[in-house]
Amino acid sequence: MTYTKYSASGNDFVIFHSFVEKDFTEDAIKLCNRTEGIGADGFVAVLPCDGADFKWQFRNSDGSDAAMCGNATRAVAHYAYNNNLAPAHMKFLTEAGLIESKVDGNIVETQMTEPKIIKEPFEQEGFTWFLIDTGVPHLVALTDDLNNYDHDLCAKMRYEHNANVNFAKVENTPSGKIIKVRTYERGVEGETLACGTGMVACFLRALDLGLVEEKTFVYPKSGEELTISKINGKVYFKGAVKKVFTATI
Ligand SMILES: N[C@@H](CCC[C@H](N)C(=O)O)C(=O)O
Repeated sequence: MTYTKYSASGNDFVIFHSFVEKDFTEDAIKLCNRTEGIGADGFVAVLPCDGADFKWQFRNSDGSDAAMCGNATRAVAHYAYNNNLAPAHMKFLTEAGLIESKVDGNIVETQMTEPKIIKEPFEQEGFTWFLIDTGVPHLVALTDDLNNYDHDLCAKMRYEHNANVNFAKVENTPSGKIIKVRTYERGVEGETLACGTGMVACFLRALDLGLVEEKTFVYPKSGEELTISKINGKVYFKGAVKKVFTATI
């Protein structure tokens, strides 16, 4: 089988396509293993689909299912276009619904799913939390110091609320307000270098509080730059992706 490893702002994925549909959970666990496999945060199987350019089966590195993954949508769009599986402006089916992505060289933009607030802001562990579904559930807390990221606190919040956990810091720069984000991801059970749906959740929280503009640069732990915009109520997530290698195993 031939697999391609991608990095989308530091969130890494093993991607392959198949014309045969099955449950790829075991493959995902083996291939995402960082010691004995290719190593990745997530796995995507690209599969044929009536009514869309393709559909995907997404798994986190521990094999758990997730309805959506913002960074993987950008990586898979680049993969599908470059393997002649889809045009540059494509539509594909995820468990969270139909996703539209546009590929322009190594820059890929995805129109995200409609966000849904799960719970009004609440206090816990000394932070004010905001719980929103941006394709998958995310907790967001604003902080002044991202160095205070606390793994055990994130793990506690993750299990209690069955959500990914984000800390976000809004900073002033000469070119405007930016957001820096750190995310603990479900299914990886630790911090990843980036999480697309998490960055979108942080952007929406900051926008809601009037702290940022409708088009904002967002920086995950990897330090890569992403642009998130809200235009006519729709949310767009844009940035570079990198094909790391292709391997036949
Ligand atoms: N890294 C992803 C989110 C992947 C799913 C998440 N770990 C979950 O299980 O909810 C992104 O870029 O959005």
